[in-house]
Amino acid sequence: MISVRGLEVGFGARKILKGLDLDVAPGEVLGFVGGSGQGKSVLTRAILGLNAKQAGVIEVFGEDIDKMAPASHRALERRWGVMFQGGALFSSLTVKQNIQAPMREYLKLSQKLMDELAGLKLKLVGLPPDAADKFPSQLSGGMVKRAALARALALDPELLFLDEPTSGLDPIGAADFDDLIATLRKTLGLTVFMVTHDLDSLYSICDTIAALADGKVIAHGPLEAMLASDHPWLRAYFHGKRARAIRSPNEMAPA
Ligand SMILES: Nc1ncnc2c1ncn2[C@@H]1O[C@H](COP(=O)(O)OP(=O)(O)OP(=O)(O)O)[C@@H](O)[C@H]1O
Repeated sequence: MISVRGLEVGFGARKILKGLDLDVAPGEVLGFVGGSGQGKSVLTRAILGLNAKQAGVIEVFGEDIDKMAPASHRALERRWGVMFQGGALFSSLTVKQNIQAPMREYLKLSQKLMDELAGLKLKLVGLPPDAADKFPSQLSGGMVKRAALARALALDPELLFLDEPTSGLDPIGAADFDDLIATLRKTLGLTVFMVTHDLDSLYSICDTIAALADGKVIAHGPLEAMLASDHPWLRAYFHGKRARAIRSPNEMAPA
C-alpha cells in the first residue's frame, strides 16, 4: 500500500530522515513510533507530498508519487484520509462544514447529499447529530478527535493517516478512540498508518510497529519482535516503567 525507499528529507543543512525504508501492507494497522522530534510527522508529510524530499522513492497504491501528473495525484488524494495532530479542524467552520470541506474540494455534490453524507460520517464516529452545527471550540477534546476522524473519512478513503490520534485524551477516552479505529478498520477494510506515542494503542490495535531513530527505521515487525529487540531505544520504550505498568497492571497494585 505504501513503499518508501532511501528517503532523505532535511531542512537546510539539517537532515531529519537519512535513507529511510518502510512498507505498509494493505489492510494492516501500522503503528509508527519514535522519540519526539525524530521526524515521524516529517515522514507522514513527505508521503502525503507536503514535504519536499532530497532523495528516495515513495510509492502509494503502487504508484511513484514523483512520476504522477497533478491530476493523478489529486485522484490519489481522494483515496486517503488524514487526521493531523490535534485534529486541525477549521475553527471558523461547523463540524458539518469541516466534514464537507474535502467533499467540496474533490467532489461535485448537492448540498442535500453532502448533508446526508455528513450525518452518516458523524454516526460512523459516534457523534450525536446535534454535533453537526457546533463549532470545534464548543466540543470536548474527545469530540474534536471524532470530528477530525469524520472529516478524514469524508471521501471513503482506503488508507487512513493518523498523527497521534489519542494524544491529549484521558485513558478511557483514548481506549474508546482505539476501539473506534479498530471497528472502522474492520468494517471499512482500511489500511492505517498511525503515528503514536500511546503504548496502549500499540498493544490493542496495531498489527505491526515500525520504530524511527537517527533518521531510519530501526525495527519493523509485530509487537513481539519489538519486545524482544535489544536496541537501547526500544528497550527503554517497551520495557520502561510505563510499559511495565501497561503489561502487568498487577505490578501497580498496592501491596
Ligand atoms: N518545515 C520545517 N522546517 C524546519 N524544520 C522542520 C520543519 N518541519 C519539521 N521540522 C523539524 O524536523 C524535526 C522532526 O519533526 P517532526 O514534527 O517530524 O517530529 P516528530 O517525530 O513528529 O515529533 P513529535 O513526536 O514531538 O510530534 C523537528 O526537529 C522539527 O523541528
